[in-house]
Amino acid sequence: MSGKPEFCDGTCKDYQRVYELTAPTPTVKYPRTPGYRDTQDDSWYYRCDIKGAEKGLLAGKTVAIKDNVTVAGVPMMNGSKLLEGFVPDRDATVVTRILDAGGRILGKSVCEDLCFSGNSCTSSTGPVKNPHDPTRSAGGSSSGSGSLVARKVVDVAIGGDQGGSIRIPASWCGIVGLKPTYGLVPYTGIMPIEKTIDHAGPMARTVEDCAALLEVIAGYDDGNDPRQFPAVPHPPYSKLVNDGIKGKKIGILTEGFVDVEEDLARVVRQRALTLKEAGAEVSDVSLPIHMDGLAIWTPVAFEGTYQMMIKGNGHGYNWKGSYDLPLQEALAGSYNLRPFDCPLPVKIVMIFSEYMQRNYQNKFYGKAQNLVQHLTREYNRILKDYDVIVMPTLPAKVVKLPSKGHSVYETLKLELDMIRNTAPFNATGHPALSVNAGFSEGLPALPCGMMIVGRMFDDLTLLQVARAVEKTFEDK
Ligand SMILES: NC(=O)c1ccccc1
Repeated sequence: MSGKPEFCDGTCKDYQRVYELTAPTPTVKYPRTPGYRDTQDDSWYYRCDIKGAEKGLLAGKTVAIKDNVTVAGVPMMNGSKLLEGFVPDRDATVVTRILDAGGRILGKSVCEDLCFSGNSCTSSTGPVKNPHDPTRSAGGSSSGSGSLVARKVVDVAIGGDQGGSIRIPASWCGIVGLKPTYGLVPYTGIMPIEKTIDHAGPMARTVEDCAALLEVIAGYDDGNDPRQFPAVPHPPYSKLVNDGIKGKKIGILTEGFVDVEEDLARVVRQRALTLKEAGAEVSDVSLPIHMDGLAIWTPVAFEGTYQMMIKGNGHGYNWKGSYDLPLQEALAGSYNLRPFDCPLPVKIVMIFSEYMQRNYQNKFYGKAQNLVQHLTREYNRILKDYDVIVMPTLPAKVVKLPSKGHSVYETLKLELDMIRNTAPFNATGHPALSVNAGFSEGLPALPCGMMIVGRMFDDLTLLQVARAVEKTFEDK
């Protein structure tokens, strides 16, 4: 007998073998140069020029990629000092699909620090200004994507959404942004926050471009993304987006209008009513539990984020699929060496979640996930009678960018009050799209976003209704 713990011998050999084996990594298909850092435009982190295939649905279209999405060889910092200097070695699946469809990628768009903010003031590269009023927020966390699309610097962009991060900038920049059904678009190669609320999706100036980009990026990714299942339905959205909304039933969700700024509520409601002219039936519908949606989302988003994005170095355990090892390693290093570089909203998530876990273990997370099941069935129940429900995307028109040194309280309030209509659908996974419904009166005129929510995997109907909204402007 040596002093060696023999019961570990086999296990150590297994670990040694895993260390030696080569695991598959995604292949990078299109050549590129690293590009350059853009310090002129507040919405670009890095500029590049990657040309995809000659032909395809996105031929001739220019694309911005949110900087939480990997583009091999081009630096990515996800809005955070924590990741500065990181260069991914892979293309996210959505990036490969965009290039295969002929898209031309012009760079990485600025996003909020670790994507944990709905207001465009937390990125380490500085605030992103609203294209309609430079003293106001572009919305976040896909802030740069929203601004670049609205200013016509690019045709379309990729955004990410865990609580509203595609729909908030879409609403405040006056463009179209779709948070697709959970699992429709592969999240592979995008920095995770919380597996059950992570979404990626298209942002565009026109509904047709939004439909084309969705068509290109949607569909199963061969087991790489645990958010998906093999038979993800994805019809040819771009061919069907103009089929009209005759006979569709549209519900104006009463609870979605509670405590919404009066003029914003009016713009959204009136725009919804004009859809009658396109042949839709429009009526009011009530679902009281919508008022609890944000509360139900909160423990999932807080403790889930703490577990996966923070303690799990962006990945954690307990899922099959593709782990981005260089990203995992970069995060582990930064969290350990420079935890003070974490943005304020994420520090709050860490402190709060650690406290809850120590005192209540995973009780609140589990209960909230059970309530998500109930919430999902309740939305499904009214979506039997209505093809879509609509409401203002946000309770307030574009807010001012905060002045320096605003308090923790103000930060939290800004972040979380705002997302009471958007966040419930990150928890349930229903598709939710923001389209411009008009502008507020007075100067500056500010865009007012209407959110359209529909049945699981019926993203097509959302696009058709949004196209009908767009047409009510064209007809005038
Ligand atoms: N990533 C998000 O969607 C988000 C939005 C608002 C607040 C926190 C997170």
